[in-house]
Amino acid sequence: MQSHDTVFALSSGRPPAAIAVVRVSGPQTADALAALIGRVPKARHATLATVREPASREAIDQAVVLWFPGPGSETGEDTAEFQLHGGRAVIAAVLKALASVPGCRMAEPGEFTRRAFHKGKLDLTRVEGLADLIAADTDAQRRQALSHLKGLLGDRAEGWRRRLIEAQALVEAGLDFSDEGDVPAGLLAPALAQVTVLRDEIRRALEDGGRGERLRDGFVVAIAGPPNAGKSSLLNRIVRREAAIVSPIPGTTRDVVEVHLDLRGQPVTLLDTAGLRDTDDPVEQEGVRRARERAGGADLVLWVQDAQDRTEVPPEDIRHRAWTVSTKIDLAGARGPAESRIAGRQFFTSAVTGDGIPELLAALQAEAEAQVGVGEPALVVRARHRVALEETAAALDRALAQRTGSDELVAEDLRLAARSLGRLVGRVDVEDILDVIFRDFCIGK
Ligand SMILES: Nc1nc2c(ncn2[C@@H]2O[C@H](COP(=O)(O)OP(=O)(O)OP(=O)(O)O)[C@@H](O)[C@H]2O)c(=O)[nH]1
Ligand SMILES: [K+]
Ligand SMILES: [Mg+2]
Repeated sequence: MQSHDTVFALSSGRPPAAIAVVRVSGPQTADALAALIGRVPKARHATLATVREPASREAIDQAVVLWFPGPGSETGEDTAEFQLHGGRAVIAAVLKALASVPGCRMAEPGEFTRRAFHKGKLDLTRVEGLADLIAADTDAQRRQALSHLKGLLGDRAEGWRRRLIEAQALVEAGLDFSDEGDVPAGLLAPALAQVTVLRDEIRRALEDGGRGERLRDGFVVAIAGPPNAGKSSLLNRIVRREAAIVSPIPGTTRDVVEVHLDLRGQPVTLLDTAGLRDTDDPVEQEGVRRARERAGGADLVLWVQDAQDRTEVPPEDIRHRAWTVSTKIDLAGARGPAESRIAGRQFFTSAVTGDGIPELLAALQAEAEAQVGVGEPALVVRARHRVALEETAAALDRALAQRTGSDELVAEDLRLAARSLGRLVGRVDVEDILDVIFRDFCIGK
């Protein structure tokens, strides 16, 4: 990927649509404007123009065109935006016209953002925030993503890194002045005091119960239980469509059926699974294996049982995360007493009448809020963040434990800690991380 190229792409959604946005970024952007509309319009003003095929001068479309000269643009390079009529033929003709301009080519997925990163417009955590903002399904996810795009973690990590480098400078200055490799206590003590405060702040940020990652991924609820208990019927009733096959035959569900819910802003992934039982059917066995695996990894399990036959208890490994849902209460008549062998909450539902479903959904929303958290957005929202901050804190722990040992080792651990923070914001070791992050970007972003 050569950044002296000029790149272009359709940045808006699938055509046909009322409007399509084609973006251009790179040093030949002004040439491209001249070739397609015969001039470079006034910077940052919407200009109505006829877009023409450069060779034949045939009109392709009437468009609103914007010119953003670098470095004050989104990518930091010269950029332009064509707001076209969103037909497939219009878009194809404009992309073809741009490709005919020397030095211009189609952008790779995420290339605009990648250029913004290389020009220092966004640190890595902001790039991730942008990706999450585009992927956000619910309000709570959108808020978290936007706070990261605005630098919630990036700015904090930069601040930590700056303070760490100051402490490191104090220790290294002391090393330079001492003959025997020992820093005078007058320099070391304030440096280590700073490091202690820093280490505690980072540890506090890590002690968030994983709520940022959980919000990003969605709160996962698995429906599990004996065959024919009414698991798939419950799922269908909740999502108000026939997402899973229901039948009177036990062992109907084999594959895990996954649906996404937005419970007042809380993203919840609901999984329907195969009924748990011993079976000789190899396909059903695989279904049961998958059911156990997904229930084992879920944040919460709805243990579903027929209200008339409440004998099965959840397997040991999920019992502490299970709520019981007794189904088919339209058949069962009077509700039985709460099952005392199973800890946790109890619900009584009917997939036929819908009784008990609103109560169950309200409780799920409250639980998702409790486990994901509403208030303050989390600093740590990806495994990558957690790893980098844990490495930083561990290096600081080592530096502090060196107190009585060699000051050169203290300096080295501080350097390693600063490096982990540098990796978090994308200042060091960046290329391998970039490929992973941009793999998930769409073309035109
Ligand atoms: N009357 C009544 N019947 C129900 C209710 N829920 C499920 N059923 C019936 O119970 C049978 C089994 O329902 P399913 O939803 O397939 O049960 P399941 O737990 O998904 O079954 P497997 O996937 O085979 O483990 C079907 O005949 C459903 O129509 C309910 O609330 N009331
Ligand atoms: K069934
Ligand atoms: Mg089923």
